[in-house]
Amino acid sequence: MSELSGLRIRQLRVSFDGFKAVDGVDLDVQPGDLRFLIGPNGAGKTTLVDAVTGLVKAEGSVLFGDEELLGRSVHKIARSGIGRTFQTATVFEELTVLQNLDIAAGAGRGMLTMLRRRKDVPESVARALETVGLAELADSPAGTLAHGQKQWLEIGMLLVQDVRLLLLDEPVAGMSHDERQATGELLERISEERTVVVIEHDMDFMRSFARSVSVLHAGKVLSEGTVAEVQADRRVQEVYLGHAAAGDVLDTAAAPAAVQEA
Ligand SMILES: Nc1ncnc2c1ncn2[C@@H]1O[C@H](COP(=O)(O)OP(=O)(O)OP(=O)(O)O)[C@@H](O)[C@H]1O
Repeated sequence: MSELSGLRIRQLRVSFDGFKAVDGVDLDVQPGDLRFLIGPNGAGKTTLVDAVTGLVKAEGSVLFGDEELLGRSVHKIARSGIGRTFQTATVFEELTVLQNLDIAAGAGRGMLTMLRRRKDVPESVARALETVGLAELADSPAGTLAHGQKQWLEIGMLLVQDVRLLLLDEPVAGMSHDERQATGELLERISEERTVVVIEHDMDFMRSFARSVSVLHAGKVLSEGTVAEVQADRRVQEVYLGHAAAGDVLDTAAAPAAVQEA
């Protein structure tokens, strides 16, 4: 496994026809962190991840380790060890779990090598199957997997590419309680060896698994810290007032304790 790297974002700006979707964001994610990015709809969370992964043009600086990502192509950024998932899993439904992983693992090698290796399961693939808990379903078509399992397969496809920074967009949307729990535990395991950033609206999930949290609002970082710290932050409470998640964020017990600590 390659060494852990962190993310250092400075004065990140993304505009769409003059509208500032990301408006001067500074963000530090420590190596091996499990950082949650929260914020109301339209806060700029997805656009920020789009900027880090090269999908939108941005100004400022995004350092992963000591490599500047801004200005690089999507492919070059992916080759730097950065991978993301989208809200809808993008797996090949007709292919088996194993084939999906093998293709992902082969992204960087020639077709001939892949064909030669087809009989053995590459070690990275075997490890990813175990990590995401799909070893027993290795020969099942991906299309037959449950919703949560497809998300895990997609995460597995990033692991076999030896992604060192995973950016996940609402990984537990639509999952059952048990699937959420399993996903949270998976992210905890993954972040032992990689840096993980999760965009999330599910506040219960965030509270259970975030090691640190950044709250975005109107393209800016509104608040940052532990779960207790951001929950106790009045600006966060104000932003969430009037939103469906207000009751969730304005959580009960943690907030007063965090205020006293602060
Ligand atoms: N391609 C685009 N063209 C124009 N405006 C865009 C584009 N992409 C995003 N926006 C706008 O930028 C703002 C930030 O959007 P973004 O999707 O990053 O928010 P978000 O925090 O991820 O929201 P959500 O939680 O709803 O996914 C929104 O006002 C959105 O309408």
